[in-house]
Amino acid sequence: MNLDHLPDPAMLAKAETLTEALPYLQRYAGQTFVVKYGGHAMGDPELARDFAEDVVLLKAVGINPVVVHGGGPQIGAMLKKLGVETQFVNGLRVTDAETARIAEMVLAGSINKEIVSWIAGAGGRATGISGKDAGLVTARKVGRETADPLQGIERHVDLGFVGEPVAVDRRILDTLSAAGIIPVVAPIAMGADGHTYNINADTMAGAIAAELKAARFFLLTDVAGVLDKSGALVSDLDPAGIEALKADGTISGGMIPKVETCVNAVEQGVDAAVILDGRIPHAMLLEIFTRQGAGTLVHR
Ligand SMILES: Nc1ncnc2c1ncn2[C@@H]1O[C@H](COP(=O)(O)OP(=O)(O)O)[C@@H](O)[C@H]1O
Ligand SMILES: CC(=O)N[C@@H](CCC(=O)OP(=O)(O)O)C(=O)O
Repeated sequence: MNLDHLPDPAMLAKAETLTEALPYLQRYAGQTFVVKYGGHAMGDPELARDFAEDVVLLKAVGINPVVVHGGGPQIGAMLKKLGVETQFVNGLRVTDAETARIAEMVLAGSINKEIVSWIAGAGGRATGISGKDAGLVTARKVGRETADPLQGIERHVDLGFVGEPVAVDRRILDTLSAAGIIPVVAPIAMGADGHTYNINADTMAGAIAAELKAARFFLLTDVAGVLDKSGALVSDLDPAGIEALKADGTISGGMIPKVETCVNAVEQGVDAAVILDGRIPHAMLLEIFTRQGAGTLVHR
């Protein structure tokens, strides 16, 4: 037999990659994946393009992606420019009325439309909305107890217009997805009291993932996943393991709402939540369509 006409090994490897993806393509067609795209993960334009391509590819193979984005660093930069001081308590930004207005401007005005443009650039169709649109999310004011390190007591901190979702009306997401459109959601919502609330993007994404009973919930950030005290990746965690890492201070800052969100999501019916490194090109595709999992998987 003359084998001269065989494709070169690199081409064959590409074909193998596609066949490796086949069982995953079959398993996930028709399912909903919620993707939380963190503000730290969106800094690099090339990575942003990769991210948009991944989302468009998911849609093209019959998965319904719903993107929920953050923008903490970008809100911080705008506040600084405008000379407004800001502080965080347990990973949540204390939000007065002015900060809420600026957060809405940056999240729903600027970042949301930028992500829609990236998706359009990758050949997809997206609609950018916030939790306010079509009553997607109703928020209520968050009350936080926090430990006072000086006195060793719990005290109540008023975070201002920081909200948490109390109700999710999924109809707008279903309508958009059914029409072939990828919903892109900014973490701003209205309360029953008529106020605008700033919601941690992880929390917002988790509530939406739970309501949609998403097959997968990805949180793209700027670290490899949950790291232990020595800086090594913890690839697998259940709620008890997370409590232990929170209690001994291994998990802190912005990672707190992230892991709490994962626990809530899996306890409310999401199959699996994965904290992924958004600095890796096509991190999501590798996680979904290849045998090599990455990041930290949170399960029941
Ligand atoms: N145990 C931990 N493992 C990984 N990251 C941690 C841990 N504890 C705290 N962090 C911090 O959490 C950050 C991720 O949260 P955050 O900054 O809110 O990201 P994003 O903007 O993507 O939501 C990491 O960059 C890191 O500084
Ligand atoms: C209440 C609260 O903290 N809201 C966040 C919303 C944006 C966000 O969560 O962005 P990342 O996902 O990039 O961190 C904030 O104001 O920064």
